Amino acid sequence: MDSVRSKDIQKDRSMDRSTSSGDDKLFVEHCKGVNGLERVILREVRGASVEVYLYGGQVTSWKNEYGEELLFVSSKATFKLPKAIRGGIPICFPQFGSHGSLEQHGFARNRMWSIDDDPPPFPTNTSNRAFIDLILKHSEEDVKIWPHRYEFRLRITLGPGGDLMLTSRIRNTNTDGKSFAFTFAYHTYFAVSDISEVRVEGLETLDYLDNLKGKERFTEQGDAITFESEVSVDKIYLSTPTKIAILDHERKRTFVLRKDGLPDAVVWNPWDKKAKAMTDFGDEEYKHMLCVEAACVEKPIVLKPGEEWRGRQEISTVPSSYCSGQLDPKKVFQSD
Ligand SMILES: O=P(O)(O)OC[C@H]1O[C@H](O)[C@H](O)[C@@H](O)[C@@H]1O
Repeated sequence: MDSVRSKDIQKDRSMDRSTSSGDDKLFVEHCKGVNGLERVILREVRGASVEVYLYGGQVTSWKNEYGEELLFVSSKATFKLPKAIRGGIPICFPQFGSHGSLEQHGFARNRMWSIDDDPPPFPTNTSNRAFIDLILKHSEEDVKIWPHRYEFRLRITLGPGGDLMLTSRIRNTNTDGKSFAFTFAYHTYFAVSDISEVRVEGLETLDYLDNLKGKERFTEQGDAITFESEVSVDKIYLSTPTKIAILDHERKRTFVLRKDGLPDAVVWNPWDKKAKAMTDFGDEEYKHMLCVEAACVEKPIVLKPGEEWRGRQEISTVPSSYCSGQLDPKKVFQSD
């Protein structure tokens, strides 16, 4: 190991130790949520907050310093096993969607995760105090449906500026010498004022698989993606840039999604018919949400025993009063 990396790790160790001090209770609170489910609340000094349920290892709330909710959670979400919580950021693992033989979106989103008290260190920004480490491991029950052993570590961090970072580290711990393959997504439900006022920038001209047309491959035409065609949208954009912007004109807010290790991006809005068919989703709620999901779907990730994969998503907001042409996600960051 080189000396820079070893210094990073030492720094991480001291930071990880500091999280158990009394002072850090201000940043990380353990409490009960809906239906008595275990919940962790991350808070930052300026007032931003994040809520995480151990059920699903799922973020269910992300609020800015003014207390405004930035993620959508359905008013009909059940918060009850075995159904995944409808909204926030469900984790799709070890399968995205129906791309495989497992249940839709795999099982990580409806398993009970644990707090990882002693995570292996990895380089992080030492000014981040509000974070939690979760872990999901294979259970004997799950081995029957997916015959592999793994450790899935998830660090959820609320940065001092209110940005939300999720880092997944998945390790193959098989002892039978077998590799495994998986697909993955951070299935983020963004809260928007009105879906017809929203544009997504960064995916134009890319190829996508259309889930509504038998996963056939098409190329996106025209400018930024908008949602006015009164039909559901369910597309997997391939080999996407690392930054995607979601502009909410009415609310004058732009979400910026940055990702690493996740080449694809899924865009989903059920629109009215599918909304009505979902029991845990209000009939009109499709107007106020948009899923843009950092994902790895087209080419599954393959891990040999002992190998680890990392996939990271960072979301932040900036006020938007931009007009077309200024919407390059890179520019949004520079002005931050
Ligand atoms: O209803 P769920 O299993 O949570 O899936 C909700 C949606 O997730 C993704 O965005 C998929 O691309 C869609 O095909 C699916 O309908």
